[in-house]
Amino acid sequence: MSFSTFPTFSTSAAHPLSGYGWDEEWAESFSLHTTVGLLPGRVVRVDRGLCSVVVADGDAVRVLRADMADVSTPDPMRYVCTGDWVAVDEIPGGRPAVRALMPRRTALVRSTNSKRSEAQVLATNVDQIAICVSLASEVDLGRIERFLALVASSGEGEALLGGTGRAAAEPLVVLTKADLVSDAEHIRADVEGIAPGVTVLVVSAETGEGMDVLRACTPGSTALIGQSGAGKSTLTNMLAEAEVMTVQQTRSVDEKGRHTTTAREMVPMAHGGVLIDTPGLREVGLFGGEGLAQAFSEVGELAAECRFHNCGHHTEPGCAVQAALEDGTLSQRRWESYLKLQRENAWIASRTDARLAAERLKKWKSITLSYRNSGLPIKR
Ligand SMILES: Nc1nc2c(ncn2[C@@H]2O[C@H](COP(=O)(O)OP(=O)(O)OP(=O)(O)O)[C@@H](O)[C@H]2O)c(=O)[nH]1
Ligand SMILES: [Zn+2]
Repeated sequence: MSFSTFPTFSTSAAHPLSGYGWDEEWAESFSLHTTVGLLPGRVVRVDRGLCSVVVADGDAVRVLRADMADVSTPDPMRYVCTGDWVAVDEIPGGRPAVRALMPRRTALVRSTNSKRSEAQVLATNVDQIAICVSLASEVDLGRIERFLALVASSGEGEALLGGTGRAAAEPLVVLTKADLVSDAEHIRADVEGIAPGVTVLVVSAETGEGMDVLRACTPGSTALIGQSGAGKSTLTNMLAEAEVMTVQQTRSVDEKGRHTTTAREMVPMAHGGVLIDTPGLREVGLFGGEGLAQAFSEVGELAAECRFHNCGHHTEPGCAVQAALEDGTLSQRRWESYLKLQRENAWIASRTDARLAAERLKKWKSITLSYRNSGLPIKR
């Protein structure tokens, strides 16, 4: 199934996919695939075992529904995700097939609350990740810190599929529904206090406040994350402007009876670039990585000033962390939040390690078994 009506970005000189993030680097990584006739494309949604992939079509773009059997894997880190670049084989008379999944530049991954240590990739190849937080209810700073750590980990880890693992996506905090509160600036200051170096915006879809700044802060590819009801879909519609109709048309033709809550969808923004709207996240477990250190960079800076490099920051003499807690430069809340996330991270890492160790053992057993069957000597 294909759509010739899918919106395109009409800068005549540019590649038709440039609005979707296509650049020289992608062109280069696709060169082998394109020489054998595969189409480069970006995944705009994944559902019911198929993915919708936007590909170039002359000067415009169209969306293919492609089969993913060739790249299917039991590893959740390698599941095709909205935002992925893929090489598609357009089979005459048949369903297009994804033949390759390209290494990712960034991947937003959370741990899921299953018995095994499993991860879920939420969005890939995004330049910015906007953490949406509603001002309508009390702002939970700890939750924002957790989201920030998650975003800071988006440039590292297995989910990049051997990607270069360069910079993480840039975090943004978007405080929504400003029209419902009178002290938005006050809350913004509090949030800035826990988000060193991060842009914190105050917006309202109702009054349009802050929307221009949001547009300016979201060039390229942006993912929206946050709790259900944070106003992500509303922001998506506003940023998509005239394209919203097209998105809804696409929905009505393509996705009858789908479960909206589980889908992640990429939509083009009116001012250029694309947005990935993710469903509301109730749990946002960290998935290891260095993100925590980055989200709490000032804690790391303090720890570096402790007299002992292996300082436990409890009662050691010359502990800069304790000193900062005493004089109020570091708030107790912030410190406890850091410790809590650190414990959580360590626990996830241990689960992951245990699982990896078990998998290695299993693999080793099967290798040993095949050696036995082959009659070759087994070295112990
Ligand atoms: N007053 C006010 N209400 C808003 C604003 N933005 C969104 N809302 C309302 O907040 C509710 C939730 O907005 P959504 O955009 O559906 O929130 P969401 O984050 O996409 O929620 P999920 O799709 O469940 O993840 C809706 O009733 C919106 O109309 C705003 O700026 N001001
Ligand atoms: Zn210390």
